[in-house]
Amino acid sequence: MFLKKVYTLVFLRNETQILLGLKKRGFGVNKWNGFGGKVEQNETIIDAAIRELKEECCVVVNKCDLKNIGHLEFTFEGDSLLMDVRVFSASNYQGVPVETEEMAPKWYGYDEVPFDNMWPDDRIWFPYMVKNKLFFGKFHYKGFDTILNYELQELKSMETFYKNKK
Ligand SMILES: COc1nc(N)nc2c1ncn2[C@H]1C[C@H](O)[C@@H](COP(=O)(O)OP(=O)(O)OP(=O)(O)O)O1
Repeated sequence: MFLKKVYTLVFLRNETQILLGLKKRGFGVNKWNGFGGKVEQNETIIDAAIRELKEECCVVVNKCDLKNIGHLEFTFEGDSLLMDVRVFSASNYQGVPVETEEMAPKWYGYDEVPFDNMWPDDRIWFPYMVKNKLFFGKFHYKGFDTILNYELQELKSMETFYKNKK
């Protein structure tokens, strides 16, 4: 039996580049990732995605510009937590990404994404995001470096996925 917690993960992208942030503290410290965190009580998932992006790199995005592109689930051997991560992409936003106490942002070309300094699962599902495919992935880790097993599938629609999800 897992204890599920919902998280957001937002990627700002354009045709040639993706914005990553180097996590400066907490979970995933020293790894490059998108911007996001826990959804708080009485907060919608979209509102959490907008809040975390602003807190972590000072960029403001409108609800209508955030596209839900994937759903990821992470579990860790010997831990009852299930991280339910809603992945979003946006190409319209206001402001210039700046470094905060939590993240140091940097634009990367799609062929220079620093997978060696990212979560190991990213190497597996990033190609779906880059090709604009919707995806669902489940990854079970031993520690933070080893994926013991995973499933990954392309989705036709996020709405249908959530409608059918138990
Ligand atoms: C395990 O594999 C993961 N891969 C990827 N790509 N991203 C992950 C993985 N596990 C978690 N994440 C993402 C999900 C969230 O965006 C962050 C974690 O959020 P965090 O714990 O930093 O949440 P906050 O609410 O910001 O936490 P604090 O306020 O307590 O710092 O990583």
